Amino acid sequence: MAELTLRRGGVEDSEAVADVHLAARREAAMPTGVHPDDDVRQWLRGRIEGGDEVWVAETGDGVVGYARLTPGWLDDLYVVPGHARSGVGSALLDLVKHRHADGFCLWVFEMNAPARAFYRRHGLVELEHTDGAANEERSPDLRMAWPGADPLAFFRTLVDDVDAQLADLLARRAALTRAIQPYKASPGRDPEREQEIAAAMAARAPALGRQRLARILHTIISESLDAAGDGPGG
Ligand SMILES: O=C(O)C(=O)C[C@]1(C(=O)O)C=C[C@@H](O)C=C1
Repeated sequence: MAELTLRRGGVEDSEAVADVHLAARREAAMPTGVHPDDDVRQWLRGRIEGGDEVWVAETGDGVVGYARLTPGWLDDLYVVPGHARSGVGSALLDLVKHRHADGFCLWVFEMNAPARAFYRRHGLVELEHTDGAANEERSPDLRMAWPGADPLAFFRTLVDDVDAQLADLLARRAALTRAIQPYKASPGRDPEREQEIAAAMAARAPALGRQRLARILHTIISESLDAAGDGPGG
């Protein structure tokens, strides 16, 4: 490999960074971008101006790769096709691990098998998959994580984040279970309705499966009805 230099990138690099981004995305196993190239250039420039941390990889050919970081995240890691599989991506990723020593997450498209294999080879683990409804390309993706120097502490912070959301959802759901009861002709459980709900949940969370979700739902409803009767307890 020709000599490779990694250095901090600035706004003056934004055109070169955008060139790398657009060239790499055209060749990668990724869905077609949904924004015109000029919009991508302007957006990247804005991100760099706004303080995202950018590192560029340079050879005699100029900027051939870059990484863009935000707190806790690796947002972009792209290498131009002509320099793929030559160590540029690995060098950038090693630098990112150094900058995010406590661990970080990233999103990768499910279809991007080469990128997933690259990250797995470098010690990242695959977390949740999504159906892509939340990304602009509407393409299934997944979160990957590098758990850093203290993996237990890192994963516990992710667990705490999700549990905070889960607690809010459980409170919302329990309030609905309570609110609906006076409107029922015959009070009590409705197994058919619970099966319908479990099936709908399984369509969103296939990794858990309908039967397991039915058991989880059963417990949630039991505890919600209990809380509606007794107020907070447990
Ligand atoms: O839909 C109902 O009939 C409800 O009482 C609500 C609810 C729920 O919380 O979703 C609770 C108990 C029933 O077994 C089924 C569903």
